[in-house]
Amino acid sequence: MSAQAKPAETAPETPPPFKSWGLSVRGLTKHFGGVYAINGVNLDCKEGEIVGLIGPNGAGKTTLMNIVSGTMAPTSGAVYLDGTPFAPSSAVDCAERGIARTFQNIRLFKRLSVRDNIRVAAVTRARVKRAPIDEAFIDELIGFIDLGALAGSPAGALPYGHQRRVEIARALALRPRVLLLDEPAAGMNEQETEALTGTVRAIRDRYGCGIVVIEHDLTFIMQVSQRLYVMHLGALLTEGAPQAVRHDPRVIEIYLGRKK
Ligand SMILES: Nc1ncnc2c1ncn2[C@@H]1O[C@H](COP(=O)(O)OP(=O)(O)OP(=O)(O)O)[C@@H](O)[C@H]1O
Repeated sequence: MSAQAKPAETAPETPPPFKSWGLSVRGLTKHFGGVYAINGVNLDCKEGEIVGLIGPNGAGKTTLMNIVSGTMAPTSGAVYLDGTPFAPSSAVDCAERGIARTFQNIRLFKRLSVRDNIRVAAVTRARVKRAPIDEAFIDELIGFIDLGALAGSPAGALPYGHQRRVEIARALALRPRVLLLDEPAAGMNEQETEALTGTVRAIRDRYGCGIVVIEHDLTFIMQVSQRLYVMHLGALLTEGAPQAVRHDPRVIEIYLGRKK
């Protein structure tokens, strides 16, 4: 575990959240006792945008995602949807507002079938929207992740890469406006990771959501992201087009551990 940045003496400048459709966080800070897991972070993800979030271990990426997805409250700062602040208080609250996520360590119901795993989220969506369960959309998602032949199989019996796809489909069953993917390529082989790039783009194109991806696999994140944020010791180090970020000497030094 690395030492964390101390809070800034003067609060970092926090530009207002954009007013168009999408997610913004402004001045987001979380400390655990003396440890600043994140400190004054700003981030935007607009409709149809794929945004990458990278940084060394302990940079604060998952803490940020935990706050946005309602599993952790911030110490200070705010989360906005369409420019309006909201305090994500639970996963169901987030689902209602259109935020869904996957987890670093896959959290499927291993004994339930692929279809039932996705259906669980479809049921949540139906409850919060007081609408019927969209069985046709469940079928569409099973087709989208190309697991039609395995729809009745227990999720826990599937290869790892397949399980990741089921988890993504389960998140999509909430019909999110913003999808948060926490290390979706972790544990995948090269072929699966390559396919995942196509899947993430296809999600954006087909379902129109904004997507925030945390990932340590640099090749994957450079390929898939339209914009990239880099965190280090709880703070935002830089943000920009992947190619520009890749050649930023500060990023090379802190993230890749060497100077150019
Ligand atoms: N519940 C907690 N209690 C105390 N410290 C925590 C807690 N959660 C996170 N931290 C600390 O906050 C910092 C940021 O952790 P976080 O998991 O957000 O980083 P990360 O960038 O996601 O790392 P990784 O890439 O290893 O997943 C770390 O120093 C971590 O030890």
